[in-house]
Amino acid sequence: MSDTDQHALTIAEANLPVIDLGGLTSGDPAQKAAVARALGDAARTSGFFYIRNHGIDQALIDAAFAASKQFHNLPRREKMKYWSGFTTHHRGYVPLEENGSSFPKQINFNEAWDMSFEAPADHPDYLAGWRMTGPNVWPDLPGWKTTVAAYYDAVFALGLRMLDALALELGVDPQVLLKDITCPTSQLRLLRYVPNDMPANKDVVGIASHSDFECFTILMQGGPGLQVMNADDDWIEAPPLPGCFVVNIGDIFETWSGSQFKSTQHRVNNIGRERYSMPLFFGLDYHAVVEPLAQFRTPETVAKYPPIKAGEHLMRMTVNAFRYMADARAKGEFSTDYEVPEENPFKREARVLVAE
Ligand SMILES: O=C(O)CCC(=O)C(=O)O
Ligand SMILES: [Fe+2]
Repeated sequence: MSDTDQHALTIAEANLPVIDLGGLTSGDPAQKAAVARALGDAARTSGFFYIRNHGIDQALIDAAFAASKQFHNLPRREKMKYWSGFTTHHRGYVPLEENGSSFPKQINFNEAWDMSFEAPADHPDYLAGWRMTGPNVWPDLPGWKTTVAAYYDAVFALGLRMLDALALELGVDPQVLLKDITCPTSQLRLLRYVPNDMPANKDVVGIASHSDFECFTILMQGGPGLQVMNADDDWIEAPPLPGCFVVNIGDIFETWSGSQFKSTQHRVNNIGRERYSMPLFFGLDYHAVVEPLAQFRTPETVAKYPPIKAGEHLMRMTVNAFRYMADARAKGEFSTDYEVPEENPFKREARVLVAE
């Protein structure tokens, strides 16, 4: 990497937790509690972790990657038939040039296929528009929908198991968290990082430094490039480990836990090569109100985390992340009765730049 601002500790220098989830499905409460404790420790310290023995077949993961490649290998004119800008709930193909309102001054070198929890066409939030809720669109490729929907369902179910374990760790009734997951804005992105000859620096990246806006993210990576910030606010490389997902805590869990869990900053360097990855952002219903859970309410946490609607937080962070959305809003095609800040209030800066 040429630019010092993109440097990070290597995985050998940093101690990244790899958590075996086998105990969650063992039926043994003691084993489940041990996994929950390990997840909680990781969420409090490194803020991100790998999971293994998660119950998702490697064959399904491979098939989902193959489906992503199959779509992204289509000619651009085919892909543009499914342009996300044709929808008001952000579904389908997101080309490179949609990335950020500063494009091309700042480039996130990725394109994506975006889908989410399947909501019916008569869902009030779909009819209202610009709420990330509604029916998925699918490319006209035989078997594609079956594969990608199966992957979505499997990772979503894994998310439910992890939510249950994290509730146990926090001493919270899981129902308190689950009641807001009926038709969530839990998006799956099939990302392709686009090959290019540009230098790697903070304006020319795979994806710029950010935290995720939901409860947590379950990410499958097809190649190196990801860096995450640990609890000491140092950058660490997080390369793919065979058979493992990477999980990072998002803004909602940081809020719920009253700052005990850290919503982890992360970024993908521009390595110039093609790279595939598949994050599933495990979120809540659009209208769910997010604030510190009752047992974690103190004057400090209440002041730090005023109540927000999960979907509004997602929208206010997304509106300027995609050009078609920013354009639609500028043209008055939808109005926001929530504030759209320049920066995510959950953003953290690195403590030090790691010297070359
Ligand atoms: O591609 C990756 O490894 C990470 C992607 C990511 O952070 C995101 O889409 O929010
Ligand atoms: Fe992310």
